[in-house]
Amino acid sequence: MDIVQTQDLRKRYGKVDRVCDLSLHVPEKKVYGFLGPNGAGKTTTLKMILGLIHPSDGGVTLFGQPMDGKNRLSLLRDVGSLIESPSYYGHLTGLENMVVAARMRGLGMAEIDEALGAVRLSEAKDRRVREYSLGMKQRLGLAIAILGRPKLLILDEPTNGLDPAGIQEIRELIISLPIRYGMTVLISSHLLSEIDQMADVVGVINEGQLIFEDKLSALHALSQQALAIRTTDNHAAGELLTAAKVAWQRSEDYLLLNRLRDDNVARLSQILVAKGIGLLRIEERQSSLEDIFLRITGGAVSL
Ligand SMILES: Nc1ncnc2c1ncn2[C@@H]1O[C@H](COP(=O)(O)OP(=O)(O)OP(=O)(O)O)[C@@H](O)[C@H]1O
Repeated sequence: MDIVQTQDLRKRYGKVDRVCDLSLHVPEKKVYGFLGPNGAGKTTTLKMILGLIHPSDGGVTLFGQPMDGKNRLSLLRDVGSLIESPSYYGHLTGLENMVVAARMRGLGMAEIDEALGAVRLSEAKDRRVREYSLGMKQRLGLAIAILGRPKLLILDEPTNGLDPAGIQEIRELIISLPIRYGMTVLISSHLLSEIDQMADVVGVINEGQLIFEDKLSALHALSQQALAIRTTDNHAAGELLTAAKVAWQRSEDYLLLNRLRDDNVARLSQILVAKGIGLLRIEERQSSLEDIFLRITGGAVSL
């Protein structure tokens, strides 16, 4: 079952659709990476899923139930979230902050201890939060979000501003959540490398539109695209390809073609040899994930 589904979700600010016909499918007990450049509409989408802002059109289904004004609060009881920077009381300790959050949800010390342990803040729990490092504050935000093991966790760029060690810690925690607690995690990021290391499923948003949604492996599979050939006469080979209506481009000593079926590769080599052009190398080129991302977003992305 999909834990989150959106149906043609739309958000219009002024005259512009910032989120447009967006239909997401977040499968159960997976990490869903919601990837897109700054300003693509990630936060706006997550806020609509959390009922924090109203969609201009379309709807949100959580745990198989269409969310409406009546069931919103009961559905959101099973959702933990961290959107933008975590809110906390600096003059209180980590533990006291957790107690405040736990009380609001009717939870007790057992849940608090579990969440603090999961983010490795047990030892620092009696220190005032204003003395915490940024990474510790972020982990406290996460501890509050996972209090009581919600079925769904929604995180908006949770590693923003953290140092590499802090990023690694958060990443390991997120990956462990579906296995450890059976949680489903929906996490946004503008960093391809980050999503690549965490997600099972990826949704790519660009200018408010979902332009890709599939398993991470499917995104990788897109990468076996190019065939590189090197011949004794690349110039003549290029002309032959153009005449045969095969698209190609030059890359140093190679001609790059889209991936061809085996029988077409065989035919291509015959044509070249028949014209006296020797085939020196034929290689399958794996374009990097960055290349793919640039291609599907039309280049408008920070990596
Ligand atoms: N309340 C608002 N009023 C008007 N425009 C808004 C509002 N909130 C967001 N926007 C615009 O909607 C677009 C999408 O913003 P959003 O914050 O969802 O993007 P994002 O993908 O989360 O990017 P970032 O990573 O930079 O936060 C942006 O152009 C933003 O300026």
